[in-house]
Amino acid sequence: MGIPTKNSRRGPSDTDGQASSTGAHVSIKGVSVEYETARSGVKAALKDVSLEIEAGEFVCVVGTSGCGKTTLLKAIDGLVPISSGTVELDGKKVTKPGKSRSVVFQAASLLPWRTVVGNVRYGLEMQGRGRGKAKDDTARTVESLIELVGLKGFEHAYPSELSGGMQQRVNLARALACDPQMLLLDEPFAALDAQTREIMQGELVKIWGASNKTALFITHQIDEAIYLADKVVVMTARPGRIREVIKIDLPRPRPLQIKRDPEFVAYLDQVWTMIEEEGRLAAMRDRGVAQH
Ligand SMILES: Nc1ncnc2c1ncn2[C@@H]1O[C@H](COP(=O)(O)OP(=O)(O)OP(=O)(O)O)[C@@H](O)[C@H]1O
Repeated sequence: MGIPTKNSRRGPSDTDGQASSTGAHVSIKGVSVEYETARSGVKAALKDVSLEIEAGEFVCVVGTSGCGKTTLLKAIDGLVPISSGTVELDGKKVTKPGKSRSVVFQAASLLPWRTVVGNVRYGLEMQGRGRGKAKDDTARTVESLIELVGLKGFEHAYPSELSGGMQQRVNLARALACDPQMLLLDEPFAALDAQTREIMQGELVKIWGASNKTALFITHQIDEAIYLADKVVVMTARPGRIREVIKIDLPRPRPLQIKRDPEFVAYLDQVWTMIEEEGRLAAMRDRGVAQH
């Protein structure tokens, strides 16, 4: 699928002109991951997963609990050893975590003794930036990211003074500060209340649209997946395989009210039906009734 340019599909960006890495093309071919524990021996978490993610694309991954969504994210980040297959970013094989990817987890994991600015700067400092000649550039980057995530005015607040949604905004800004080609987001809004979550979904799409990054977003919330994604990947129950990749043909920008449109509801039904079926198959398999 060709990725439309920022202006053709995502709407205007308030950060046009800001230099940033473009999104990476991700090629996942026949990836399997196994875990070994003393209690249960070797267990397959992912089996023969193949998926192409275009540069700048927003992909959401859904599936029953324990089907291997986080494992897939970790495989793309190079955080888990792959037993077979390959993950490539722009043709380069991933073997370990690297600067081209930033991960945002459910818990904001901010440093409590650092302000918003200090937390956003942290990733840059870890890369040895923010000192010497680069200091001014870093300060500008941090300032514009804080503005991008809607936290202007809170630069000197500490995490304990921020709401959960605001903390996740800082987390996002921190992930973006390293200017990765890809954002890996593992249920980043799961701990937020329903209303804040909806607001953050809208904000994330704007931030993504302005940043050119490729995004992989894991969620249990089907409406969230459809609202955010260019395509939704539905996984089978464990061991996770790709059951279906559904292209979400809804225009952007997407107002939150789009969730009430018949087309949106039809996507919801389609994905729900698959997940329910996977849940049933997994339950039957666990009872030894079916092989899956
Ligand atoms: N470090 C580990 N050691 C052993 N088994 C693991 C490990 N991490 C995950 N697993 C197992 O691998 C399978 C996939 O786990 P994973 O966390 O990827 O699933 P998930 O789809 O993200 O789950 P959830 O939706 O509940 O967050 C599960 O059966 C889990 O118990």
